[in-house]
Amino acid sequence: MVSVAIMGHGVVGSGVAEILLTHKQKLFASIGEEIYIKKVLDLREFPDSPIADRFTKDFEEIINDLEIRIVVEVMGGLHPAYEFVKRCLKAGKSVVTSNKELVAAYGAELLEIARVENVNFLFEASVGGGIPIIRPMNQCLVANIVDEVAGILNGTTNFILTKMIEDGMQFRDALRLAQELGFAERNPSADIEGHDACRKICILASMAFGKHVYPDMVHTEGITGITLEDVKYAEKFGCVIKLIGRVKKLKNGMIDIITAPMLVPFKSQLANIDNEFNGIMVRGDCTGDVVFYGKGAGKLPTASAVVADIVDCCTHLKQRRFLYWADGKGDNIINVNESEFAMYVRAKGKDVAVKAEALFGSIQSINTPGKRTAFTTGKMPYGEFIKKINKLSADGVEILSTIRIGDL
Ligand SMILES: NC(=O)C1=CN([C@@H]2O[C@H](COP(=O)(O)OP(=O)(O)OC[C@H]3O[C@@H](n4cnc5c(N)ncnc54)[C@H](OP(=O)(O)O)[C@@H]3O)[C@@H](O)[C@H]2O)C=CC1
Ligand SMILES: N[C@@H](CC=O)C(=O)O
Repeated sequence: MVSVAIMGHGVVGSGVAEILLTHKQKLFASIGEEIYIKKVLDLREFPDSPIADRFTKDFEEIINDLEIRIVVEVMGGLHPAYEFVKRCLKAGKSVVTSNKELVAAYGAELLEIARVENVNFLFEASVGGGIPIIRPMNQCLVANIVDEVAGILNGTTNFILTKMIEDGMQFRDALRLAQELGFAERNPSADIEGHDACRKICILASMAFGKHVYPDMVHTEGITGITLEDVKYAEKFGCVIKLIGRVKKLKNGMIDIITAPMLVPFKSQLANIDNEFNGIMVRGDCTGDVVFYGKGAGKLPTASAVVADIVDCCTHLKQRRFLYWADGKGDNIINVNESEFAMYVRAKGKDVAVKAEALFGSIQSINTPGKRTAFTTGKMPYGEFIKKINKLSADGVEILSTIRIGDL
């Protein structure tokens, strides 16, 4: 029997307990031992739970219990999650977490502690919810040098954009529904401002390129500025708008990393990924493109990934799984102004297309009612685009929105 503790009994934590209880026989058959939930830490009472007698509000009961070999952190947030996880690893307990904020902020440090203590620190559920991505990248694709990782990494924003596009739903109503369904973060601004997707691309970039990428090193934009008008024009340009996290290796060895809404061409594999589903493309030098698709948020999909990590820990109690990256200073990341993109612009004024063509060269434009014009430019460094768009604005054109076009 392997005793585990679960810290947090919210959306994900209750799903983990449910799977461990309802799939007990199946899991026993796969590892030859029972996974026993010895303690559940939460601030609230759960009198109706079948394991109500195992709840505690005191972390010391978990850390001091020598029978507990694996601790699952599904509380979320940085504190006290960081302190609890660090203490668990230092006490020789393996830790499984779904907390991407924690991994993106302290991953290098916690992986180093796990290495020193010869225990496991696993976080499959931290990216892509129920989609296997950490283990496949770390194991199945290990023979590859990764050239690029790009994807729809946030279920809540993808759900909101889908509801806006397909049902004409207002942004706020779609967000409320995502919250009710358990997809959103406790503070949903992490979803809609792009921070959650940024944390996830940071984790994938750290793993792919071997040096920790911290979220504050990455240019991040969310979806709050996206309007139904942009959605309609994007469609006319043969694209759909998605929040994308992307990291690319450049020829000089530097990486180009960003989180931002992008126009995604209909022909891209990421264009038809809707609702809370995520899609992640990993481009390896041997495999070419490999695409992972599935539910990126929600109770049971996320808990499924957590339980897979628990099983991995159970079968490697005396052996560390090789998952590691070094700390990073951001000196391998290019400035956002050097990053090259074709751009979509929606603007208002007289002779917008003529003025834009004079600045940007060949453009594709669509005239819309009320002296509004939408146009797309060719690829250029973002800094150059900003200079030109400022000139267009100085020439009496009101810039209503600008969105990158992803070559995805
Ligand atoms: N929901 C999802 O689809 C996904 C979530 N994640 C991540 O998983 C983690 C958990 O998410 P989720 O389950 O949705 O969050 P919830 O807010 O639903 O659950 C968190 C639970 O932890 C409890 N908790 C928080 N702080 C403490 C503490 N100091 N001591 C004891 N209990 C505490 C909360 O109690 P109380 O409510 O009383 O504060 C709550 O019951 C987050 O990091 C999230 O980003 C990852 C992938 C998908
Ligand atoms: N809030 C997150 C939950 C999963 O990571 C999301 O919407 O993707």
